[in-house]
Amino acid sequence: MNLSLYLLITSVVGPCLLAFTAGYFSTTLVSAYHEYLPIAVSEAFKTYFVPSKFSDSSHSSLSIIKWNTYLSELYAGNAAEENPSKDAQKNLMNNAKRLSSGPQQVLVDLEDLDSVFLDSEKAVEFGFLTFVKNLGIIDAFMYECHRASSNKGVRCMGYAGSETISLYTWPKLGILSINVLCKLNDPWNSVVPLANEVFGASMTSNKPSLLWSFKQRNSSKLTWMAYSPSLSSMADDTKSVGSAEVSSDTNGVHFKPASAPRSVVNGDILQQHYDQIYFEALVHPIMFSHDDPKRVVIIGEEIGGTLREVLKHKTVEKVVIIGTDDETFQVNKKLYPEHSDCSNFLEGITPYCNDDARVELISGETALEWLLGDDDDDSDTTPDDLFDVIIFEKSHSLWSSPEITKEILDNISDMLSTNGVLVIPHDDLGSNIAQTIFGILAEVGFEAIQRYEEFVHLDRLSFIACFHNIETRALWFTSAAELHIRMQRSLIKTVSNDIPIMYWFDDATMMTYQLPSRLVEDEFCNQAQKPFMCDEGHGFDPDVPNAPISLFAVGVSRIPGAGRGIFFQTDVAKGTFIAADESVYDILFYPSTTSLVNKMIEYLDSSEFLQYSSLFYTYLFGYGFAFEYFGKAGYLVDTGILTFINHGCNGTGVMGEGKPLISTEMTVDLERMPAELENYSTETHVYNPFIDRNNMRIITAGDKTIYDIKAGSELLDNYLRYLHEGNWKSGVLDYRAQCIASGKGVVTGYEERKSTSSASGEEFHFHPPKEPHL
Ligand SMILES: C[S@@+](CC[C@H](N)C(=O)[O-])C[C@H]1O[C@@H](n2cnc3c(N)ncnc32)[C@H](O)[C@@H]1O
Repeated sequence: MNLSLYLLITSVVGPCLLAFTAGYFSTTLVSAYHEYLPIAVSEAFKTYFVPSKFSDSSHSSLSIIKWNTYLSELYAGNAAEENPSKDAQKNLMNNAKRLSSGPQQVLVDLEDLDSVFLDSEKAVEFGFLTFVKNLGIIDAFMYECHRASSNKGVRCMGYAGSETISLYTWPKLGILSINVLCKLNDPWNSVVPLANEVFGASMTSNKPSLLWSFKQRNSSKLTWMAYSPSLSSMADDTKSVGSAEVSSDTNGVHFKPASAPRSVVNGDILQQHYDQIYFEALVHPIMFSHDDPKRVVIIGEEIGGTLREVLKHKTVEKVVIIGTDDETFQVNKKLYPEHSDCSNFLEGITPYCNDDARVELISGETALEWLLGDDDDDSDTTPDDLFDVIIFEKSHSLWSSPEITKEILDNISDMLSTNGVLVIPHDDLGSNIAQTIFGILAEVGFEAIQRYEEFVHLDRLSFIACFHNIETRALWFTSAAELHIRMQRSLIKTVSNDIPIMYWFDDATMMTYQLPSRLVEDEFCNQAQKPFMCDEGHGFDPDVPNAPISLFAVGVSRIPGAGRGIFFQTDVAKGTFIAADESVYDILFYPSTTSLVNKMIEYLDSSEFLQYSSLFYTYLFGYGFAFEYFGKAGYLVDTGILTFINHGCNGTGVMGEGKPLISTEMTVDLERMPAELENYSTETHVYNPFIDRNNMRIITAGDKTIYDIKAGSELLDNYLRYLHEGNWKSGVLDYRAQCIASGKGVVTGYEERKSTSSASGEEFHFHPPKEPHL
């Protein structure tokens, strides 16, 4: 189709932002209008709509836009007042030509479309496929269409090789948006007219708007931008309308097209991220990762949703919003009232979230200074100035170069309190950039990073939670019940009982965020230089032999005073799994449970301790082995006879994960954990989704014999493996004492106490160990 577009340069913002619009055309009202629809749409109407819908009087004013005619009329000069200068046209065409080589992105918006059409999944899907087919993409096109989250229209997305086409509808607003990433030679003249041909005819008003943008991919600057004439007064000053520009040094200029709730960001188009789910997933996991979040920063708040979610937490005393001015908030109030209105459901908060007295806005130059920090010494910063939670609403504002990112993150790290936490959306970072950012985060002092995701249909919302202090990570891993209680305590009430405080987030949802997805793990492990532990692979290697639990027996340990021990009943070759079949059945004590046991003991005097809790204490600390995975120490206890494995003094342990350890309790430095043992702790790995996801298996199972073993030998371990930074010195001293028989282990001590008390008449059942069956 040979369609000439009349192009009007409406504004120039920044180096090369050009916006185009076509004006309007007087329409023809047609009662049986579907007869005039382009094939795709009319077929869809015929197939999927109940005829009565169209005879309904409420639709009688629907009109058909003869778009092509309109455009030719415009071209012929019928809209003289909107005719751009010849120079401008020439300039425009030159630009278009220059940009038409290489990968292209075209964004087409059509406004004033029929809302019934836009709301029909089937009809939109039909139109989408027609569009794709006419674009010349016929082979191997994979796509999916579905209702957008919160029932706000239809979304289609498809791929064919490197071509990606997505389509969104906003029925209430009458908008359809198509986003094409392609290698077409001349997308200008194929995508735009085709979009118009397929969908343009369902326009309803006499003020149609074909909005479109056109840009070259892989260039750091947004070249063209969608523009809505109906909101041109706002769009005149794009920066203040949608801008969350936080640094003039970055390319992170953020424009918000006025036509629909989505953003055109640095290198990408973000659509429908403004749904409730996005804000809940961004805000609540990180807010609950701090035990008392009082002071919060939001960087680049755009439409109000992040602020609203933060204000749901009772503990909040101050919210500083960086990079957003009041004008933007006022515009957002009109555009996205549902995100800015706190009165509807939040008890005790001002009707308009932004008017809350706890909110402070920092914009313009001051925002930039805030982000980049003061180079002067920060001796005037007191602990009261620090923040508990910092939230980047969109990460594009963070990234421009490693140097600037480092400067920003370094400053942010300085602004955080000791247990401070930070969240960054991962979505709008490329994966290479994200890897660099993980490195920078570790460098500037974050001790742990968790990636988590939320999935909405085809959307993968992905976030990076960062912990200043590794111990805070224990809050990330609370049990659902613990979180439930905290939620009840720290969230404000809704005005009406019928309205839930949150629609998506709850304690069970948090459980799904605790571990990153397989996709994240693969992305991490597929790096050119394999990160630590990635080559471990998944699960038990079926080619490695296993010595099943039936090959082992319990008997009296050969170590004097050690009680029971475990013995091999047959010869077992080096490199054999030790009872892989049994080792997986561990009991897990979360750090919070462990600290409760410790606290309980503080309240008991020694006789009470003996009477009430020493059995449990012995079970947990005598048989359990600590591991620091959760930031704080949790404990695992083997449930079968493997729990009777003793510590082999002087390096006589015969089991492990690979090579024998060099460290023994007698030779190690009491002040410093040796590097070969640090590898067993996740503390040294700020970001390692492989360990995150496989940790339980790595820790509970996978031990092998490290020597060839003769039948009748005792199965001894090296307990140094289970110590962590927190208990290193005391643990080593304890093992040393046991090994020279000057001290007793927890279990031996307990059993001796019990046998004494038994002799004095107290009830006690002690079963002496059997001889092993050899
Ligand atoms: C996990 S349990 C091992 C099973 C234990 N021997 C039993 O009879 O139940 C750990 C306890 O065993 C004892 N133990 C382990 N290795 C020891 C060693 N090398 N010397 C002395 N006691 C040891 C200590 O009492 C320690 O608290």
